[in-house]
Amino acid sequence: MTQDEMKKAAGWAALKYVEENTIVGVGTGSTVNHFIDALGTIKHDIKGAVSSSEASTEKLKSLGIEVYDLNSVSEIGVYVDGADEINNYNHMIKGGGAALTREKIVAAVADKFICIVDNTKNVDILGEFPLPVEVIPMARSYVARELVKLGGDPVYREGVVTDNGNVILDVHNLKIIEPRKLEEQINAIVGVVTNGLFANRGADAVLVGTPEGVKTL
Ligand SMILES: O=C(CO)[C@H](O)[C@H](O)COP(=O)(O)O
Repeated sequence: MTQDEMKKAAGWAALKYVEENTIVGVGTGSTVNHFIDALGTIKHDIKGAVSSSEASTEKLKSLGIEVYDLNSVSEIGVYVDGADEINNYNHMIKGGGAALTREKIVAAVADKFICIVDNTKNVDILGEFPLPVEVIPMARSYVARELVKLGGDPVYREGVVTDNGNVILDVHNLKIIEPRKLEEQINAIVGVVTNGLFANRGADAVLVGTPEGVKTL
């Protein structure tokens, strides 16, 4: 079974969490793209979606799914998104696709966060995947120096501008023993918009695509 087939299986399995006549929160990435395809098959049973990126918005609209502005929505039952790494406590590193800030906002509004991954994403300790940090452009060098003080090696993701007009620093060589604490410490650096640790708001359920089928954690 290929990695993409495992992503697809996880994406389609998330449909069972979607309730009729609700607005669904939709993440970003190749696993979520499979979920959006699945959502398209039940588009007449849902009200629509709130999206976490321009890329997901475009795909949702192309399938005829109505996309709402988050400011016009007070309730999202379920938010479905992928991850770059997930540990045994359902803490995640996200932002490989640079959509971390909008993802975190939509996740904060949602009642439930369903994480969909293939089995290469499960780890014991977060940090092998470089931690993305979205930064206001003028603060890039300052934030990078502060991230070095926290033990990381930040690398500017050249050529990438987020949907919010900011830049990304990918922080290498972190061994994240206390994800909740590090999430707060990085957020406290002036100039940081968001970091890709989703620990204080982790996933409520994880669907893992494996060669033996989809496992729910
Ligand atoms: O956080 C993300 C985007 O910002 C994605 O969820 C993460 O990068 C996983 O992507 P994929 O499903 O393509 O492996």
